[in-house]
Amino acid sequence: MKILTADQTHQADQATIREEKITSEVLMERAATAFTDWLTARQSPAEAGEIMVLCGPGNNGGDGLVAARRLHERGYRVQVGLLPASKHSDDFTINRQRLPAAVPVTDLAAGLPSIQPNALVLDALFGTGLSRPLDGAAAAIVQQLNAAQARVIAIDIPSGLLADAPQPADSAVVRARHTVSFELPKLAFLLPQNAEYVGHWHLLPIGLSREFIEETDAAMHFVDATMLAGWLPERPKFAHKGTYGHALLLAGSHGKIGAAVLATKACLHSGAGLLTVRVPGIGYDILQISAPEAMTLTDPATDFITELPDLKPYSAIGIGPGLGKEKSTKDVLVKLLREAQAPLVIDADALNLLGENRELLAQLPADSILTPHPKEFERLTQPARDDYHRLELLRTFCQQYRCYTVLKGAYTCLGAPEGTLYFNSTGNAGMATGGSGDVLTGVITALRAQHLSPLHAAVLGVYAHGRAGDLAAQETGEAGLLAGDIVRFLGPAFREVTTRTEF
Ligand SMILES: NC(=O)C1=CN([C@@H]2O[C@H](COP(=O)(O)OP(=O)(O)OC[C@H]3O[C@@H](n4cnc5c(N)ncnc54)[C@H](OP(=O)(O)O)[C@@H]3O)[C@@H](O)[C@H]2O)[C@H](O)CC1
Ligand SMILES: [K+]
Repeated sequence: MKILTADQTHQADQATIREEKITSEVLMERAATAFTDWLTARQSPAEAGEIMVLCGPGNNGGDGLVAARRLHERGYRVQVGLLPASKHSDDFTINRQRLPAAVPVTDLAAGLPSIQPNALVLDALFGTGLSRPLDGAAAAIVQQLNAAQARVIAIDIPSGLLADAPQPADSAVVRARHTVSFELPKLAFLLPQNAEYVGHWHLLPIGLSREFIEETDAAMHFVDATMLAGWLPERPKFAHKGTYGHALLLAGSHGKIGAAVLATKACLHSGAGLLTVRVPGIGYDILQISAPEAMTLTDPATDFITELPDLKPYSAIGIGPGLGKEKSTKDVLVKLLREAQAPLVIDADALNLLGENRELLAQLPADSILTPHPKEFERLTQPARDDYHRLELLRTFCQQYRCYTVLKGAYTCLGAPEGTLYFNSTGNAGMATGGSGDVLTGVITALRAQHLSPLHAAVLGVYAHGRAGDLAAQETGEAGLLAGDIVRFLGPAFREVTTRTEF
C-alpha cells in the first residue's frame, strides 16, 4: 500500500469525486458511514453510553457531524460539541444543517463540557487539513480532553497530529485509544513517537480512485501480503538443491555461538539450497549437533573468526550475528568487503565494526543489505532528533552508500538506494527479544542466496520474519516468545506468501 502525504490524500479525494461524478459531500457520507459501521460493530448503544462528538470547522468536523447523525439514527445517544471558528467548510455546513434537532449541540467556546471517565468521545476536531500546531481554544479543549480519561476514538487522525511531519514537542495533540482512518495509512501512524496519540489504528476502504493511487508516486510504502504476490513462486517439480543457491554465514564467537545457531536455522528454514557456516573452533560441535543440515567450516582460531574462507562457492554471504569485534575479525570484514562477488547481508557486530571504522562504508559493495536496530544505525550515522529525522538519515544513508538498510523496530523500515522507504506490517512486541535479529539475518541471506533481488529479499524477509513471529506468538504469547520460536514458524509464514499458479 502506498503511504500518501496529506496533500496527495486531498488530491485522491478530488480525483475520486471527478471520476465517480459525485459531490465531495457524498464522499464524506461514505467515509463517515464506514466509520459508523466500524463503531457500531464494536459497541452496542448500551456499551457506548452517551457519545460526545467533538467537531472542528473543516471536513473532519463534517465527518463527525455525519457520524453523529448516523449514530442517532441507529439508536445511540449522541451529543455534539462544536469548536468556535470564523469559517467552516461547505460540507461541514451542509451536515450541520442535516443534524437532527434531537441531537444536543454544545458550543465549545466555554471549554469542554464535563466528561465522565470512560465516556466515549469521537475526536473530529481536525484531520489532514491541520496547517499549524493547535493553540488557543482548540489547544485548551484538547488538553481538557486528554485529562478526562475518556475512551477517545479519533476520526482519520488524532487532532493536532500532522499526517507526515513532526510538530513542536509541546504541541496539544489528542491521545486516542483508537484511530480510524480511510483507505491508506499515514506516516504518522508508523512512528514510535506518535504511538501515545494514535493508539490502535484501523483503515476503512472508502473507494478512493484506484487509478489515481496507482499513478501517484509515493516515497513510502506499507508492505502487506498483496504487495508480495509473485515474489516467491512455488518450487518447480524438477528443482534440486543447486537451484536454491549456496549461502555462507560468518557468525559466532566465544559465548555467542547461539547467535550463529539461530541465524543458521533461520537460513535453512528460509529455503537456501545449501548452507555453510564459518564459526570459530569452539562452535564446531555446537553447530554440527544443533543444525546437522548445515556444513560447518571452522576457523583456525578457537574463540573468534580470524580468516576469510574461499568465497567462490557462495551465492550470498551473511556476516555479523555474535561475531565479536576482535581486530582479526575486523580484518576478515575488510577483506570480505574487498573480495565479495556474491551479495552481502551485514548485521550486528559487523555493523558495529563499520560504525567504528566508517571509512569502510565507502567499500560496501552496491546492493548490500544492512540490518541495524536504531542504536546500531546511530553508530553508522548520527543520533536522530526524532523519528522523522531518523527516516531522513536512513534515506540519505541508503542513497550515499547505494545499499538497502533494514531499520528494525515495530514497523521495521527498509530504505532503498533510490530513497524509497518500505514499512513492514507484520511482527509483535514479543519479538523484541535476544536472537530475533540473528534470525532475520539468516532469513534475508537465504533469500539472497536463492537469487531474489535485494529489494525483494529484504522486504519479503522482513515480512516473513514478522509473520513467523505473529504465528509463534499465537502459541507462546508475546512474553514467552523466543527467537527459536520465530524459526519454527518460518515455514508456515513462507507458505502463506508463496504464489501458486493453478492454471
Ligand atoms: N481523504 C479521505 O479519505 C476523506 C477525508 N475526509 C475528511 O476530511 C478531512 C480533511 O478535511 P479538511 O477540511 O481539509 O481539513 P480539517 O478538517 O483538518 O480542518 C481544516 C480547517 O481547520 C483549520 N485549521 C488548520 N489548522 C488549524 C489550527 N492549528 N488551528 C485552528 N484551525 C486550523 C483550517 O484553516 P486554515 O486557516 O488552515 O485554512 C481549516 O479551516 C480528513 O481528515 C477527513 O476526516 C472527507 O470526509 C472525505 C474523505
Ligand atoms: K480527528
